[in-house]
Amino acid sequence: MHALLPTTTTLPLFDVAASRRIEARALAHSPDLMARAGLSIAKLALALRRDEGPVWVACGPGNNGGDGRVAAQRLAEAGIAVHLSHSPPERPALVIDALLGLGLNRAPAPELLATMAAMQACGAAILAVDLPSGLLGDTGQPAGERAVRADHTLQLLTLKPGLFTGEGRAHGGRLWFDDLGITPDEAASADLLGPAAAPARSQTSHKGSHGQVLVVGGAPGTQGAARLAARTALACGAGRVYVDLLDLSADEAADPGQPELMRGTAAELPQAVGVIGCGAGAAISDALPALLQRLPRLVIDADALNAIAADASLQALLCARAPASTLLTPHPLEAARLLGCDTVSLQADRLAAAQALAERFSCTVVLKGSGSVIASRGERPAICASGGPALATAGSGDVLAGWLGGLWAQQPGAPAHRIACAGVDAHGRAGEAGGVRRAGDLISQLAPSR
Ligand SMILES: NC(=O)C1=CN([C@@H]2O[C@H](COP(=O)(O)OP(=O)(O)OC[C@H]3O[C@@H](n4cnc5c(N)ncnc54)[C@H](O)[C@@H]3O)[C@@H](O)[C@H]2O)[C@@H](O)CC1
Repeated sequence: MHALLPTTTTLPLFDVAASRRIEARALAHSPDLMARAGLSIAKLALALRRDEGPVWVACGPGNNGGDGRVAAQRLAEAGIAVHLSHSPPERPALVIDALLGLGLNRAPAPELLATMAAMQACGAAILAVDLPSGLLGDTGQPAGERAVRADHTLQLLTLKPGLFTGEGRAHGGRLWFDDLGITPDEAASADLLGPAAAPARSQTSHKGSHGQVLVVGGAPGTQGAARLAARTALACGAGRVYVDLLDLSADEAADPGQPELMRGTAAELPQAVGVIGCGAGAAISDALPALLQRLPRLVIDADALNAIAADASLQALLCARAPASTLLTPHPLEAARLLGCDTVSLQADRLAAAQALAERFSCTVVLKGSGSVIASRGERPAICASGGPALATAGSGDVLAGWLGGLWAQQPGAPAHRIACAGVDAHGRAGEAGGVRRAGDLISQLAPSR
């Protein structure tokens, strides 16, 4: 058993159906899985309990509850006061939530909700067994009106995707893992991203070796967004970075504060990676047909996504692009517009929504938000384990788009999916901070991670 994040490698995630298959096969040769699970929970509980008070263990009707009962027995054998009940003891030192795990299949009834509320109100830290009760392991959404907000979750046997995206990240607390000595014997359902290697820079390279990025966007009043993207592509190591700011007069500098940036257009730079849409406003619509047809690799963000969502002919041009050549970076509202649904239903299953978008437009999709999801046709989806609320600030999406463009310029042969995984993870790690990380500071934080 070990703490999980941050992870230094990409880890396999298994959805509920896959976890059940793995468990069923493992039980054939290792019938003591529940004993192992209970012991692991007891060990973690011993380390986490805050004082000599009783450990409150609330067990449900299935094997999740079984794990809890074994843990209670182990704790009692170790001389710890244990309170096995659905109602709280006086001043518990820790709560073990073993009400519901993988088997959650409906909204919890009022009695269970009352126990969950009592856990939350009792003042002690909550250790959830496998999954916080009421939280769906595949999507990270509560099945009913509430799920337990745990301080710690010990995942057992497999890592479940729902703990890493959407509401799951707010419910799991600190994540721990025990594989119970079992190596999964089937392919993962999704990847939990670890860091990727930075693009190589040879001793003999020159600026022409590291590609070109063209940022198109920045309507009057929102030029900062495009400039943030361009500055980030430069910091990422792209050889040359150009900006095409909508409505900027011909004699103005690309970015007065960043002399390395140049003016350019798609017609002049047919091999550049296009980063299009940042701060673009509605004016991007007119430029989009040429951009979609002309540039071999595109990162499409913000207002360019909104324009495509509203125009079937732009959607047709998007679908006609070469495979693995286009990367969309929508936040949930933009993604909902593209899919023609509302954000609540989109957020209810972020993995499925990202995959649906990738299939519909034959693109790689980065569905941003807590636990960004990366999906592409024919690829295993990935979830970003890094990042946090410090990134919830203006400009951080522009920085991501610029970083993706910068990475892609330096790796022209890489498919969009690989670029997306590498870039999103780096962006998340750079954004792990208390408080807020301003977009400008995020760029300098990203640069050393190259
Ligand atoms: N079988 C084993 O040896 C192992 C089991 N493990 C544990 O077993 C869990 C899965 O066990 P189960 O498949 O029994 O599933 P659960 O224990 O999560 O729940 C299943 C039971 O809860 C009921 N239920 C589902 N939703 C409900 C709701 N909203 N309100 C009230 N009751 C509800 C179901 O009807 C069923 O009786 C894992 O999460 C994990 O904790 C793991 O430790 C691995 C080893």
